[in-house]
Amino acid sequence: MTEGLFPRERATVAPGAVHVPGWLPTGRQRELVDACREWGRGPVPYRQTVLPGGGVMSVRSLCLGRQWVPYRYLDSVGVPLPEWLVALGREALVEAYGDEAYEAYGGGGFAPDTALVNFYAPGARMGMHQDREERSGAPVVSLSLGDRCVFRFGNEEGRGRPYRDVELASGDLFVFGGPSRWVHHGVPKVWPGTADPALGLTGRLNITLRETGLRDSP
Ligand SMILES: O=C(O)CCC(=O)C(=O)O
Ligand SMILES: [Fe+2]
Repeated sequence: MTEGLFPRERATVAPGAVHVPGWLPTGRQRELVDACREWGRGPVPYRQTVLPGGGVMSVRSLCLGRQWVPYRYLDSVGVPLPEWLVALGREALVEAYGDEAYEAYGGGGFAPDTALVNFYAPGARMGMHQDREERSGAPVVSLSLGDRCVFRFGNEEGRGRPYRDVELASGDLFVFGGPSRWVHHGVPKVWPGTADPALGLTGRLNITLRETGLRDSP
């Protein structure tokens, strides 16, 4: 009801964790949605990940660049990570951290070699977890498209409180690095039908760019 009435403001959610609402202009969002669709037509489709305990994740995911499986990276590339997406990731870090903190948080030579693309159909969510298969301490860059969601940003110690809930909407940038790099986070709720119909996306997409720090090139 209140959407659009109050400007959503840029916020440092925790040291090294920055939320920039509406960072991607509409045209750029559309291009990204188109790209996500195109990647899904490629050799590796979006799939629900089966966890070692037998659980099945409700999101459908795809990897660009080095491939992630729970809970490690393989020495293989499914679909290459496009250079334009790497460049967008670098722009995102400059936007989030500015000049000062940029290098301090490992942004100086940000060289992501993988991107996880997650698709949330209605009802999908993601439990609290750490992005911890990377050996690099470089920040994680997250871009959201489509439906709004609750992004829960917690603490390093465990999956529970304290945490902060942040609403992520289409075009939002969220970066977590430095002291926030190993914080547990998750998506407990996506609000169905909240995407701008002009975007042509039913559901929510999230792209995270990461530097694995694994040296042997796949
Ligand atoms: O969908 C999101 O906003 C978060 C995704 C995430 O945490 C992940 O892919 O590891
Ligand atoms: Fe994550």
